[in-house]
Amino acid sequence: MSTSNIGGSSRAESESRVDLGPSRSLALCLPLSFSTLSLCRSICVRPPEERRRGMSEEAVVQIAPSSETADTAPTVALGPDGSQDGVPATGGSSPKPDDADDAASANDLMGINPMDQISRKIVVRGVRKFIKPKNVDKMVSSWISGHEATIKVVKSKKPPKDNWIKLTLADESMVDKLIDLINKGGENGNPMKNDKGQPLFAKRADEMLRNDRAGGDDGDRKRKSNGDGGDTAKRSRHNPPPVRILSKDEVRDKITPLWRLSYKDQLDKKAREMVNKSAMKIVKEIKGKFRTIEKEARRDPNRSKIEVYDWVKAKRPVEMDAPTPSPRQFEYRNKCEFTCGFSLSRKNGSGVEKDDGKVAATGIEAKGELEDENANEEFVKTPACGFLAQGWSGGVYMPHILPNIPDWACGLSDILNDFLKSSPIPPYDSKVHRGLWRVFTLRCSIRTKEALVIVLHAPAKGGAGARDGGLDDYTGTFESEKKRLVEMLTKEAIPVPTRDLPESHVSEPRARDGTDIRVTSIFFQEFDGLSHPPVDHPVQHVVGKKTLDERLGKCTFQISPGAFFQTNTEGAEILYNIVVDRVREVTDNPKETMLVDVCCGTGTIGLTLLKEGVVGKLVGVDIAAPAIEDAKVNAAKNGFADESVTKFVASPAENVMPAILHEIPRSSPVVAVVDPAREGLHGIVIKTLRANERIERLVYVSCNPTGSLVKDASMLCGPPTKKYPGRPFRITRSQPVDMFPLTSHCEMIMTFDRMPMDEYLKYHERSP
Ligand SMILES: C[S@@+](CC[C@H](N)C(=O)[O-])C[C@H]1O[C@@H](n2cnc3c(N)ncnc32)[C@H](O)[C@@H]1O
Repeated sequence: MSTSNIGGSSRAESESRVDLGPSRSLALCLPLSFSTLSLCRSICVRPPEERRRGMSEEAVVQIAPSSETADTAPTVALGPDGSQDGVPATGGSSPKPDDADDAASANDLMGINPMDQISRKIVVRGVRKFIKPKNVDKMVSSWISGHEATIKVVKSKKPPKDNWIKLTLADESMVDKLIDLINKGGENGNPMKNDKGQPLFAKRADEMLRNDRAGGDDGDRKRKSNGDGGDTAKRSRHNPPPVRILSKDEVRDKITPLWRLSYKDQLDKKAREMVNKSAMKIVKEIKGKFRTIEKEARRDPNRSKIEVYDWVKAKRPVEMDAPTPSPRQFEYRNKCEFTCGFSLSRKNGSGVEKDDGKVAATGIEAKGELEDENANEEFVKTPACGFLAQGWSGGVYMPHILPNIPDWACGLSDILNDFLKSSPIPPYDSKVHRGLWRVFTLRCSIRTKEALVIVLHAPAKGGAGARDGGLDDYTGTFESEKKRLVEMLTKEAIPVPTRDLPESHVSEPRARDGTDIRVTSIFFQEFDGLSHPPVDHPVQHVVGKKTLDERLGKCTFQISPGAFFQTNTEGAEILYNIVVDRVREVTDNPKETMLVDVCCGTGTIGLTLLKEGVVGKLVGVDIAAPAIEDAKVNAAKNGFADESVTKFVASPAENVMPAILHEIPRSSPVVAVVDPAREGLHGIVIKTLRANERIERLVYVSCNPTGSLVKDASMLCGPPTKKYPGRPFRITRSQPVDMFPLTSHCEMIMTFDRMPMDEYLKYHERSP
């Protein structure tokens, strides 16, 4: 058995050190020397959470100075619409990561988890919307009055126009105490109220994050409008709705909210959203930058106003192509994460619905009725893994009913559920942090017929919540259970699952990928923390191959357990082909052209471009060391091992981009492709790309076109400033690609071309 890291950055740490080590020296042996880079043996990384904090518009009020005040914990992600357990947000913004729309599903998409240390945070709803910052401090102090010895709030965040506040406590042990105090009134039993007498409601931030993850989709899903929220929307947001078993359709509404629409309607909806929430927002942001300069010019006679660029003033400054459809509309996911918990069934043995006698939530075999009385009922709980469609307490729902999940994943979940049901060790209960089995991550290549499983578990001595009493120590049984699980997963072919899919889906030709796929790699990953392991948390290789092989276009790739890979394989081919076209359009001399592949992951985009002959040289950079190791192997696998052709650098792009660009020989034309994680590009990366005018074309692949792309595009295209100097880019093409049918996510390939100098000089007196 060996131990290795799985992908990515240690975003949870306030000051992580990336040791590039001698073997990973950044010195490139390209025609470029990259000598400056080779000096960077050890680089201090400022985690994105810290950077983002500076950008937040929310008031940040320090309550009690403490060593924890320099809190490194990222802020909270909630339901996409800010709702929690069916309680919708009412106006204003919702608690969420400081600048990410939806970090939860982002994680899934990116293979990155920016929400590592939220276990000390709570969100309190029901507070007055408009409170002066100094009174926020007083209000929070009043809540903990008399309990200062045991509860210490180190930070609070109260957005000016919202009715919630986010609190960070000095220690995790204080979280439940404060929640109890607010919701139940502690010893005096009087739940707390705001100064208008309306009740407050507190909840753990990490629980909200899990709800959001369970939701699986972000979009701008409004519960009122998607059919599931009529009654929940009316319910007081201060009383969490009672747990009840959701119907199949309700689960689908939460996880695949577009499932009721025809594929054409899904694409139309995404097309509208890309225009309204991406293109129009970008233009608005860019115009805002001109307005700011104008305001400054009014105040400062040394500064002059800049005329808004003609292309920005045009009727349609950002033309949006129709979304390119996904080759597969159903069962397209090559990666699934199933949370361990309990499935709920009614005490009388019945399950969920009576319409067709099949049960969504609690097992395929049960029958029953969905009635309102099932609210508050005591349920029978069976250990299971699947989706949390309404938070931990709401139970685990089987993937068999979800049209985006393929057969192989459901078949594997059947094996895993059999295992959990028969295991003497219980699933991990994230409310009390007891138990052991936490999350099963499944990845698969339907082309190479390989599947990789990662078993996330608490230490054998049990979850952190059990240790004080010396309870729940599983060291006696863990090793044998581990062995049994490995045997169950590898012994036989993946069983054909009994699916329970919507009619619209069954009527389509089914993919039925499953029976010929084998589990070829198993990893275990021990994690003692309360929320989710950081992406570079070590994994233990237990059985089989250490990587998964995948084929895309003309290339083959190996993927380590934690390295990012697009979750829709056929969709990724389409995506990369469009990038190929966009780069081909500007490479007159492909052999000499250098591609800078920012956030390159396992090298998929760059190597595809090399294979297609549209560029001749490639330098890729990614923060995840395992992904970069994969990229180097992948370069060799695809015939580009020569260091004068490919170079991959394991580092945060912001630390090395200036040096990488500086070292590219003047004779090489340069094209850049960026494909960042959901939070978008670091300011330094944007500044470097913008200031380096050798880059005439930049192809931006974004999985967050309504969020981070808006911010990044406006910084690339706005008038030059001290912070973002250089001739601006302008947007010349926008191509949405539907990588996630049935959900409201959409990928975007936006093409940025440098504004010609003569045009630039029309607006600016001198060249930048
Ligand atoms: C959407 S994935 C794209 C990966 C790759 N282009 C592909 O298509 O497979 C985003 C990548 O950004 C990387 N990443 C995140 N933050 C980064 C940073 N600050 N610097 C460099 N890479 C980063 C992640 O490790 C991840 O591999």
